[in-house]
Amino acid sequence: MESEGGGPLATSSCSGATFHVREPFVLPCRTKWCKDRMSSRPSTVRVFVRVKPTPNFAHEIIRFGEDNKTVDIHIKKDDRLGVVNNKRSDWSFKVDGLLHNASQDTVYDTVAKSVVSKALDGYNGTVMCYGQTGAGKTYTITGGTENYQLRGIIPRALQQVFKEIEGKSDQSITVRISYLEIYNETLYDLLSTVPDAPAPDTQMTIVDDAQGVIIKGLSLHLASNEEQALNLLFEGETNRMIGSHILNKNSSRSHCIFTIHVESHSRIISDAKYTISKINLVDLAGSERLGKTGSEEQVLKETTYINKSLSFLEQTIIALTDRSRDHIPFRQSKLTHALKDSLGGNCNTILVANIYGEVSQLSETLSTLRFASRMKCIPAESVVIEHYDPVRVARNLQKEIDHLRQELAVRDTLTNHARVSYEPFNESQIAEINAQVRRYLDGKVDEIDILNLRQIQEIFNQFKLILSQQEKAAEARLRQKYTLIDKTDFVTVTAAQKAGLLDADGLMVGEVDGHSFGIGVAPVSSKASSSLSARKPKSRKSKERSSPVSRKEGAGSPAPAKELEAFSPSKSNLLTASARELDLKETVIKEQPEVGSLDLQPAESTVKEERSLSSSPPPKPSAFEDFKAERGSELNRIFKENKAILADRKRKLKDVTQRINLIKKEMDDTSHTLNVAKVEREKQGEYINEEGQVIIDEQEFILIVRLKDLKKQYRADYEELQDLRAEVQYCQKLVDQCRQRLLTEFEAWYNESFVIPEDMQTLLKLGGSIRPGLIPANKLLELGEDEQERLERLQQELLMEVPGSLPFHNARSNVEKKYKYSRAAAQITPSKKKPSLITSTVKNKPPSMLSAA
Ligand SMILES: Nc1ncnc2c1ncn2[C@@H]1O[C@H](COP(=O)(O)OP(=O)(O)OP(=O)(O)O)[C@@H](O)[C@H]1O
Repeated sequence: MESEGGGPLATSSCSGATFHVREPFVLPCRTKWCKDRMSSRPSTVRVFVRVKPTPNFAHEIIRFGEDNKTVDIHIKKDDRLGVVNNKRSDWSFKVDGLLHNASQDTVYDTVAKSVVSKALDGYNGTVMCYGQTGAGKTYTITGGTENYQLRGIIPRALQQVFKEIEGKSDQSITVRISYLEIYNETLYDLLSTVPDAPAPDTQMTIVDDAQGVIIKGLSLHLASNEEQALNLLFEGETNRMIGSHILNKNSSRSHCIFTIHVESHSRIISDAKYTISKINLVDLAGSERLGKTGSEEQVLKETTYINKSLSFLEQTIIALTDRSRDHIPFRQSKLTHALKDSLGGNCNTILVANIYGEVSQLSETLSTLRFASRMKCIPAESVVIEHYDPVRVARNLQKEIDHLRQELAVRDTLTNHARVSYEPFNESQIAEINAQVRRYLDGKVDEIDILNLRQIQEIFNQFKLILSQQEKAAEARLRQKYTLIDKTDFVTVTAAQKAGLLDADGLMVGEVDGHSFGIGVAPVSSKASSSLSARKPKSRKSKERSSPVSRKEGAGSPAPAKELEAFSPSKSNLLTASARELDLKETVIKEQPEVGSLDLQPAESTVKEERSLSSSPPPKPSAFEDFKAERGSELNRIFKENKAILADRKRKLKDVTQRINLIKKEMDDTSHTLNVAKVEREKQGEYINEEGQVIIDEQEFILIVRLKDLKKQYRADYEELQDLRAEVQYCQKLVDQCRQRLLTEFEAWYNESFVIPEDMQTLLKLGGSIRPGLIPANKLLELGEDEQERLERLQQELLMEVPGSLPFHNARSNVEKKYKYSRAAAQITPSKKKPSLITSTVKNKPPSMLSAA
C-alpha cells in the first residue's frame, strides 16, 4: 500500500495483529516486546471495532477487509483534514473482529459471552467501550432501554450469569452488583439510593488489595436472580449523571463501571476452596477532543476531566505495552486506578472501539483506532485465584483428626494398647510428668514408662524446662556469690587484668585453659571465713578417694587496695564486686563441657604453682577420673553402655540408608529401561489382543515385576529407616541426659568432698538423708558468710539503688538471714529412702496419671 506522500508503509504487529502505518507514525508500544510475546503466543486484550450505522458512511475513505478483521483508511489529498499529517494518508488497523451492521445479539455473542462464561469459572473479565461521544458506547454496553431486542451487554450478561448458575448444581454461586461512576475525578455510587446502601455522601477510595483493586465505600448488592440484578441496573441508570452536549444530548460525560461480583463455593462439603471473580462492564466517556465540542463552561470542565482521564488511560496503556517500564502509573487517575485489575494482567479484557464512520468524524475515528491498536498489545492472561474457606478447612482438618484417631484406636486394640490416650495433656497431667521427671532426676524412680509419642515429647519438654530452671538458678547463685566477667568485654577484662583478677591470657583464677571443658577453683584467701581457712586436710571419704586428692587451702594473693579502688561502683559495679570477692578469695569459673567427651583433661600451667598449696581442693580433671572409677562408676558404665547403643543404632541407620539408596538407584534404572522398552514397543507397533489389551514381551514383563518388588522393598526399608531415625534421636537424648547426670553427680561429690566446710557437713549430716554435696556449695557457704562480708555485699547492691535506704536494707537482710537459717534447719529432716543414682535407661512402667487416662 502506497501513500500519497510515497513513503513506505511501516508494519507493526502484536499478538497476531498487524497494523500498517506510514512513517513517521510509529506506535510507541511493542516492537521488541510484541515480537517476544508473539513467539510464546500469550493472550492479550482482544479488540473489536463496532461501527455506528449512518447513511453518510465514508465508503471512499473507510474500508473493511474481507477477513472482517482489518480497517483500512485511505484519505485522498483533497479529503485531508487539517489535523492529519500531510505525509500520512493510509492506515491499516488489524483487530480481532469487526462489528459492522451487527445486531446487539451478535455483538454480545462475539464480544461478551465467553468472558461471562469464564467469569463463572473464576476468571476476571472486562468489556469496555471506547470511542467518541455518540459513537454508540452506551448503546453497546447498556443498550436501548425501550426495546428488549435492543438491550445491550449488561442486561444480557446478567441473563447469562443466572442461566449458567442454574446449570451449575454442584456450586453455590453468589452474585453481587456494584455500579460506579467517575465524574470529574470524583467517585459516585450509582446504587447509593438502594435501601441498605451506605449513605450517599460516604467517602469512597480506591485501594489496592492482595486480591485486587477494591473501592472502599462502594455499595455491593446481593442479587438472587436476574430480575433483582436488572432492578439494580435500572436504578443505577436513573442515577447516572447526564450532561448536555451539542453532539448528543443524551450522551454521558462520565465513566461508568457496572460490576458483577461472582463468588463460587463448591457444594461438596469437603471442598474448602472457593473462587471470587469480577465482570467489569465499562462505558467510558466520549473520547473526542476539546475543540470539537464547542462546549460551554460546565461541559468544558467535564471535557477537560474526561480528556485528562482518557489521556492517562492512554499513558497507562503505553506503559503497559512497554516491557522496559517497571512502574505503571495506574494511580494517576481514578479511572486507571479503578481499572487496574482489568488492564494489569489477570483479566480477560475486551475492548470495543466504537467508531462513527462519517467524514466529519474521521480524525476521531483514527484516534479511536490507534487507541484500540495499543490496547491490543496489552497482555491479558487471566488465572483463577482460589481462596480457602477457613471454616471449612478447620472442619476438614477436624474430620481428618477424628479419622486418624479412629485408625489409632483400631491399631491399639489390635496390638493390646487400648488404654493409651492420645488427647493433648491437660495442666495437671503435665504437672504430673514434671514431677515424674524430677523424681527420676532425683533418683527416686528408676524408670519412666513410655506410652506414646506425645508423652515422650512432654517428658523431653519437662527435662528441658527443669534443666533451664536449674541453669538459671545456678547462674543466679553464682552471680550472687561471684562476679562473672564477659570475656568479650575488653575494657572490663583489661581492668580486671590490671587489678590482678585475670592473668594475661584472660583467665580467671582457677580457670582451666586450652580445653572445651574447664573446671577450676580459686584459692581460698587468708581472709576467708575461719571455718574455711582453719580447715586441715582430712581423711573423710577416703574410701571414695583412692588417689591422694585432698582438700587444700588456697593462698592467692589479694589485689592491692589501690587497684581495687579502680573498681568503684561508678566505674564498674561488677568489677567492684570482683574486688570484694577477691577479698573472699574464692572464685569459681565453670564452662560447659564439649558434648562428645567427658574426659576432663588436666590443665597445664593454668592451676598455678603458688595457688596449688597443699590445702587446695584437687584439680577437677583428676578428681573426675577418681569419681568415674568409684562413686560414679555405675553411672559411667550406663553412660558408656548408652553411648555404645547409640553408636550401634547410628551404624544401622547408615546401613539402611545405603541400602535404600541402592534400591532407589535400581528402581530408577529399571524405570528407565522400562520406558525405553515401551517407546520401542510403541514405535514398532503394539500387539493388542481381542480384549483390547496390549501384549508385552517377557523381558518387559520381568522388568515390571522387578520394579514392583523393588518398590515394595523400598517402602519396607524406608519404614525401617524412619524407625531407626526416631531410635537414634531417642538414644542421643538418653546419652545427653546421662552425661548431664554424671556431671551433676560429680559436682555434688566434689563439693561434698572438697569444698563444703566440715562444720556444715556435720550440720547437714544431722539431718540424715541429705547429701551435702547435692546442695550447691556456694549456697551452703553463704550460710557461713560473716556479718562483715554480708554487709559489704549489701552495700554494693545498695549503691546501685538508693544510697539512703541502707538502714532499711540492713534490717531486711537480718530478717532474711534468720529466715534462711530456720528454713535450712527445717529441711534437715530424716528420710526413709536413700536417694540413688540412675541405674537404667527408660523402661516400660506407666506414669500414674497416664494409666488413669
Ligand atoms: N449500532 C447502533 N445501532 C443503532 N443505533 C445506535 C448504534 N450506536 C449508537 N446508536 C445510537 O446513537 C446514539 C448515541 O449512542 P450512545 O449514546 O450509545 O453514544 P455514546 O458513545 O454512549 O455517547 P456518550 O459518549 O455521550 O456516552 C443513541 O441514540 C443510540 O441509540
